[in-house]
Amino acid sequence: MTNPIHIFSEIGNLQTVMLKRPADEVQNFTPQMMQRLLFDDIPYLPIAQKEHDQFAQVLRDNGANVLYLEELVAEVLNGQRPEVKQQFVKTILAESGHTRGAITAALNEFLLNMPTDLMVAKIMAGIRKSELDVGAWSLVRAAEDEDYPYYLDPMPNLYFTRDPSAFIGSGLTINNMTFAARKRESLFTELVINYHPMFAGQNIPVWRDRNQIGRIEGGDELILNDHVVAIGISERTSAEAIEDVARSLFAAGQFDTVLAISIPKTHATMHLDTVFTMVNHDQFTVYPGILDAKGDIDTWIMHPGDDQHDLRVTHRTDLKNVLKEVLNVSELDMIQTGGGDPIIAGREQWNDGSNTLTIAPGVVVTYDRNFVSNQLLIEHGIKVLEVASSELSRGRGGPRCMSCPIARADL
Ligand SMILES: NC(=[NH2+])NCCC[C@H](N)C(=O)O
Repeated sequence: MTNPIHIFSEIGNLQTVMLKRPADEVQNFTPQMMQRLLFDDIPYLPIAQKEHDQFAQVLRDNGANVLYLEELVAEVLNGQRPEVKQQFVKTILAESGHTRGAITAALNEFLLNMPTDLMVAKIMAGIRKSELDVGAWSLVRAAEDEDYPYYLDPMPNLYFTRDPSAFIGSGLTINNMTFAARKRESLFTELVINYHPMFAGQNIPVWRDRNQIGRIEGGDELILNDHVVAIGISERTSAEAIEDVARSLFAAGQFDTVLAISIPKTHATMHLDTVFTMVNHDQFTVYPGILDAKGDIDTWIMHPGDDQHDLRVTHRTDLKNVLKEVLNVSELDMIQTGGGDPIIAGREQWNDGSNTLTIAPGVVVTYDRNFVSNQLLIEHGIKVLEVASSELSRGRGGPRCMSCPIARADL
């Protein structure tokens, strides 16, 4: 086997991509839990799955090999080494707040007695207190947070596979996520990279792992070409983490430019890819709300440094010119979400109108509901493949968020 990871652009033909089919985790919560779980509504699961299957089929029909996170995880845990499974369950329980005592022991036994694929689904879907027999003697169970229904919270955001890790060049970042609702998600990627036969033993570079302080999420990590990466400074990604990634990419001699772009720190604009994506060699989508009245936005260009400073950093605000320079193109087409109309732009950005997944230069997958932005893309010469989005969009993520590319063809 050779290293299967190859991501040197945002737009090269999509060859291998990892998805997660939405399952019980997207319906195992109440309105009271919604905000904490980073959802704005509760999807109707059968339709969400149908929409997701259609999304996967569009990717396959266009030449991509679609892998499912839940299957990769189950393949690892079904593998030769039982201690890997035991250790994984121990870690998941610990990161869910269960490190010792009767409840931890009962959870451990409950999970390890299940067939592996059901166990994986269960960990993702959450474990209700009512599912477990801990025995009447647990004071913790009787007295602590008695009314809260879960021992393990569901992980509804798992179908946004973009965020817990990001494949860059021939390696990846395994991300320290911002909110408790998503922190455990990157344990799955870590497991797959360390133990799945597709990746194990191949010295895959991890540019930054989940144990580092300073948060980062894949929705902020955009690979513009084989020497430029753009990373959002956002609600989810700290400047500190961006410096770390820049240092390790530069040290490995992969990529020589990292753009740090500062976007509003709000739920609607949580990641750079909710407001800015690359759709062709010289075309981007952009949500005008991120630019100030003069059309400016804080951007820092980072290059490898010299003997005194390991990074060379320049501050700019004219993003369009910066992109032209680093991408070495004379003209750049910035296509505005919603055509610039403030009502339509706001509405379509909220439903991920800027969150296009580019599967070949000038070919994108988008949500059908963003009909104004989609029409505009078509008018700008982009081929738009629409997928149904009534339920999937309730989790506040679009086609780019729902996909984690592992390999793309070179341009
Ligand atoms: N790459 C993205 N834009 N992902 C969107 C993730 C949405 C998810 N509900 C969250 O808040 O984390």
